[in-house]
Amino acid sequence: MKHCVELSSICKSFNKIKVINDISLEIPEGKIIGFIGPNGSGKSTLINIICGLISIDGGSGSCMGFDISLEQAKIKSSIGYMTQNFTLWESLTVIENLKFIGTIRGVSDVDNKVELLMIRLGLDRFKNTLARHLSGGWKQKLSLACAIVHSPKMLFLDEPTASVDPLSRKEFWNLIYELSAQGMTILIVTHAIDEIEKCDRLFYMNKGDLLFAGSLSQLLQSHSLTTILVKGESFDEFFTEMLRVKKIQIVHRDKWLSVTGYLNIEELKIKYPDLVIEIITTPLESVLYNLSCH
Ligand SMILES: Nc1ncnc2c1ncn2[C@@H]1O[C@H](COP(=O)(O)OP(=O)(O)OP(=O)(O)O)[C@@H](O)[C@H]1O
Repeated sequence: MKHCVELSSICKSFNKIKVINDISLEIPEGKIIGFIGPNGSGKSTLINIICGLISIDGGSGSCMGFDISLEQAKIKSSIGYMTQNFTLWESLTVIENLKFIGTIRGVSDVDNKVELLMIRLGLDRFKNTLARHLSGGWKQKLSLACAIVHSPKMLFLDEPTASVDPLSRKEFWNLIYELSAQGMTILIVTHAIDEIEKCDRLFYMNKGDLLFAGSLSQLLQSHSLTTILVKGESFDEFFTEMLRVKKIQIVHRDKWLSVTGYLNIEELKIKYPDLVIEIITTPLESVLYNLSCH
């Protein structure tokens, strides 16, 4: 499998505070990659490093085959970048925004390419509308169009759906799948559980460390957390005991209880023989919560 990003022992500090701590990783080509982790864990900083936007203090790396410390201009011309702020020229129309960015990006036959892109993303019906008059969802699509007008091989999306409605999010993800099917590598920063579940590969960061790299199923299996559903006669007694146990998550719903933690099921079965204890897949939220406690 070819890699479009390779990082080796990357370190970065701001004002003597370590923000990226000895991170090495490889990103396979053509996949949808999720960068996840709590606020302030270093996701955006690492992405900016990969894109050649900020310098590193130690380590080495490449993006699209170009050195992140020496060939920043080449990296910038071969990638697309979209942030949650949808950086658009508000007083230009949709078509003017696209042609402007396309021209800056050195796109040949820009008029034709912009027309095709607008049709592909459904933006053609708003081509003469000022960007500031677009709804949040359409601003997001225009921002995506601007990020891919030069047909990059890799696209970076930093929380692109944080401020749009569920339907726009769904449509946005259909476009992501379409771009991915055409061979584009997509790296997305997100906090949304449903979006994390859509990624082919995940990188979980916490306090500047890379704590996990792998698929969703590997992430779910990587923690020996257990989730059980419990119901039965001694339910109240069991519930009271669970409330006293530290580091477990409890969801109480009328006649049943869901408990996630490092549980000794055999012991519980002996202590509460009448309870029906069903082991279910640990929810992703629980695994992420557990990782963030490291
Ligand atoms: N230019 C900067 N100067 C000083 N500190 C910075 C700078 N950029 C980021 N930081 C600090 O680096 C740490 C990591 O920030 P970063 O934005 O990379 O995290 P993040 O995981 O992307 O967070 P979020 O999910 O909130 O966007 C934070 O403590 C942040 O305050």
